[in-house]
Order: sequence, then structure tokens, then C-alpha cells
Amino acid sequence: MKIAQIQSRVYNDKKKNAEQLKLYLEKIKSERPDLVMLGEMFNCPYETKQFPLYAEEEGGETWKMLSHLAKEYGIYLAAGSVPEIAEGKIYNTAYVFDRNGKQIAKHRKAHLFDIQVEGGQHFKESEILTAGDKCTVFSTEFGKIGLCICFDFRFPELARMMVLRGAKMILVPAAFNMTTGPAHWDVMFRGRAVDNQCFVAGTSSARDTGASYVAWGHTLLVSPWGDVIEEMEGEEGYIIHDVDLKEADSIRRQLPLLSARRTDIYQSENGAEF
Ligand SMILES: O=C(O)CCC(=O)C(=O)O
Repeated sequence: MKIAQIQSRVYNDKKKNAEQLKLYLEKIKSERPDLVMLGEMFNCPYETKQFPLYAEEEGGETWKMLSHLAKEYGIYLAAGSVPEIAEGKIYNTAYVFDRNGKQIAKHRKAHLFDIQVEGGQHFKESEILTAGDKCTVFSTEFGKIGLCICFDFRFPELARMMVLRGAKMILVPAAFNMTTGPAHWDVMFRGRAVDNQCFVAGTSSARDTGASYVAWGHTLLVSPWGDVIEEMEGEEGYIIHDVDLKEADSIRRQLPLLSARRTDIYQSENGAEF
């Protein structure tokens, strides 16, 4: 499976973000990607007050454009995330379209990003956003793929659940920042890949030092062995790689971690499983 990860800039103008996406798809089409992945909030500045202004319903203008592009280019399009409005609530939502433009997955960010790092990054998504409540895995001809959004990936339980549901790769549209990026981005992606023996793809927007939230960038792809296949820095651009999801099975056979789990002892004192 050839996966392309686009680390694009986020403009204030939704149309400009759409135009930019089309230019990238045109640019990479000769490399024949199977799956193209975008970053978190790829068409909306990452600021809580902007989310309601950019939000659209499922099936809205942006959704239609994404579905159309997936079909036009014959690709799976894991379209980063966008602000979604449904019944008056706003979600941080990731859609995936198949090669015919049909929506095959939808993940609403389940863990909202509320942090206050002393002397560093502050953010409170829960001021505006409602959390989703699902673990998301979808099927392709290459194998099953899990999907979550940025802060979701900090919770190993969710990644493990996707893997228990068959995921051989996990896609994470994300936007770490200049505080938590250098501290945790690489170790988190490599750690999840090693624990779950699966590919992980983290795709960020490009770094814009003029933005109110400065993204770390560092779009990366990690193998089931924990090797960083490629990692960008903050620049605009893309990476593209051929991966064989069967490699996850091979690593799981050679180093049988998932089958050696002792779920009988993974309980807290009151008996609750985690
Ligand atoms: O977990 C982090 O450090 C960053 C998370 C984030 O930026 C997000 O969830 O959007």
C-alpha cells in the first residue's frame, strides 16, 4: 500500500486550503498513492473560537469536495480532521473516503485536548467541542486500519482496542505544538508502534510561526518494529512510502507480544478491567 502524508499549511481561507489540497493531489498523482492522509483541522485554524465558524455538517461542502477528490484520484482519502456540526454540537471529526468517494469511516475525537503546561502550551478544546465516543477501525483491500485524532493517541487503551479489532496500521491526524512536540511526539509514536506491533502514521499541518497555535509538524511514519521510516520537520510538503501491512503479522509472529498478554492479571484492585 502506498501511503502519502501531506503536511500542508493551514490558511484562514477554506477555499485556499481546498485549492492547496488539489494541487498536492495533482503533484503526487504520478506516484500513484493508494491512500492519502492529511493533518488535524487541515482546513481551519487551530483555535477554539474558529471551530464553530468553520464547522460544517457531514455531507456539507467540504465533505462533498473530499468525496469527489477521492473518486477523481481513485484513492483512499483519510482527510485529516475538520470541525463538524451536528445537532448544535461541534466535533473534531476525521472522515475517510474510499476510491469511489464513499465514506467508509468517521471518527470524532474522543479525548479532548485540555492542557495547561506551566510556562508552555495552554489549550482547552472542551470549551467548544463535544467528545466522540467510538473506537474507529475500517477495512481496505490491504488490511484493517485504525483511526484517531491527535490527543486520542496519548491513550494507549484506544490504540490497543483498534489493534484488538484487527488494525495493522493506525492513522493519526495530529497537531502537536512547540511544547509537547519536542517532548513527546516521537516517543509516543514509536512507543505505540512497538507496543501494538503495527504501522503508525502521524500527519500534522506545517509549522506556521505566525499562527496562534504553532504546530510542531514532524509528520512521520513508523514501522511495526518501531523504526521511523521517515519524519519531516516543520516544512510544507509530503512524504510517500510503500508499506506492506503483512509486516505487522510477521513482527507479531517473531516477537509474540499481543498473544502473550496476561489479561487475567490486568485489573485494578476493585476488579475493574482497563
Ligand atoms: O497531546 C498533545 O500534546 C497535543 C494534542 C493536540 O494538539 C491535539 O489533540 O490537537
